Amino acid sequence: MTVACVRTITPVLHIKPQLISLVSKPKTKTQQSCSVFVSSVVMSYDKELAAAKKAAALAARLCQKVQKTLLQSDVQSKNDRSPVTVADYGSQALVSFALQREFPYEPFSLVAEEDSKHLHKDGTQETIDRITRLVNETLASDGSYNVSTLSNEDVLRAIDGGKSEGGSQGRHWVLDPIDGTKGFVRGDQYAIALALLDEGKVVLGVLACPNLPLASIAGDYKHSSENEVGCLFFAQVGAGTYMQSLNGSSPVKVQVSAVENPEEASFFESYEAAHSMHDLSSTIAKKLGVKAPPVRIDSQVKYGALSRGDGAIYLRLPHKGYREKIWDHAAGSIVVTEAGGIVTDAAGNPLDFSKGKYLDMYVGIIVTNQKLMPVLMKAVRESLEEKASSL
Ligand SMILES: Nc1ncnc2c1ncn2[C@@H]1O[C@H](COP(=O)(O)O)[C@@H](OP(=O)(O)O)[C@H]1O
Ligand SMILES: [Mg+2]
Ligand SMILES: [Mg+2]
Ligand SMILES: [Mg+2]
Repeated sequence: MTVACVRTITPVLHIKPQLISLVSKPKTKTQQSCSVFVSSVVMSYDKELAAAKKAAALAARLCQKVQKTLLQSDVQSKNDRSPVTVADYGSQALVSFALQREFPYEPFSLVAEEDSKHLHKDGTQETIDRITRLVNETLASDGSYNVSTLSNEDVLRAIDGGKSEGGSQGRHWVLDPIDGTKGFVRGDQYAIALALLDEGKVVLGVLACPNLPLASIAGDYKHSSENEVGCLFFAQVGAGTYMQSLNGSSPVKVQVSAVENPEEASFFESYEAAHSMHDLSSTIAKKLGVKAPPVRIDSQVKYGALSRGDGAIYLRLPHKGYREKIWDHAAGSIVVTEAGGIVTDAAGNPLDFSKGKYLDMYVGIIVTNQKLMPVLMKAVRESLEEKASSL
């Protein structure tokens, strides 16, 4: 919105005082009816952010419980052979249920990774029962939604509340109920990632990272895992990025690393070599003179850790043919950009979340601070060209 009349704005529209500009001579009829004009307005998503934090923290509680006692029967394989667990389903049901409860009078649209298709197959009754039990136990332990026990049907309906296709119009929640399911199953890092799109743009993001230490993981990731764990990152457009403990400590503002010399930068990449070409990122790191070995972590925890400066670069270079989904990057990208970082594809374009479930983009996702981006982008381009010419 470029010019708007303040009197027409609904109460949820919060206009930052510094953005209000008075125009001395209104030119159009609409403008004449307004006493004050603004050159730019910023929506406040405070209510939505509070609801998203609450929903993600609730889902994290369910996931933590399951991860402690994960049974072989809790893990299933989807059509693309990727794993899904009772916690992925339970987390999605909880977030979907909580958001619908928080905003009962608003249209609800959720683009989420899971659906109940596999749960309608033969032999899944026990799994459904277990998911429903987990959801009910978590809601009861929280107490704030004042619900009587949900049935299996309620839970399946909540999971399928996430079937929206998203797009460039209106508002859509975007959820990865467990990002890094492979890490979750291994007992490692994972995140509950929830974002809100408004007119195709990510306007808020929350990352619950139950296994991420509150202290920096720079340098010695393995040993730092003995520190207190459980972080909640959150960001709202124009309002910065904050981190608090999942146990509810006061939030602290975070900033990406200020490192300018690539030799001093450390970089994150996927733990899974099938998700990102480790050999290519190693070529890029060599070109830059990066000395530290790569820090390999599952999920959008990488975005969270980067937003607080634990590392300065995140390289995601999927193998040919892979299509990135919006729920794998929506929350993480705003957490990093609001902390002062940049997130682009390997051609330097910003990520476009307005095209539905998939990110329509040039291969690769590159994340770093403003200072390092030009040299990093150069190294990425050169390495991609060398790889292409060697084939
Ligand atoms: N072949 C592939 N290439 C790139 N990403 C992949 C992939 N297969 C799965 N993924 C995605 O990688 C995500 C995990 O990210 P990371 O590699 O950073 O740990 C997975 O999220 P889920 O675990 O939610 O399915 C999944 O969406
Ligand atoms: Mg998955
Ligand atoms: Mg994911
Ligand atoms: Mg997932």
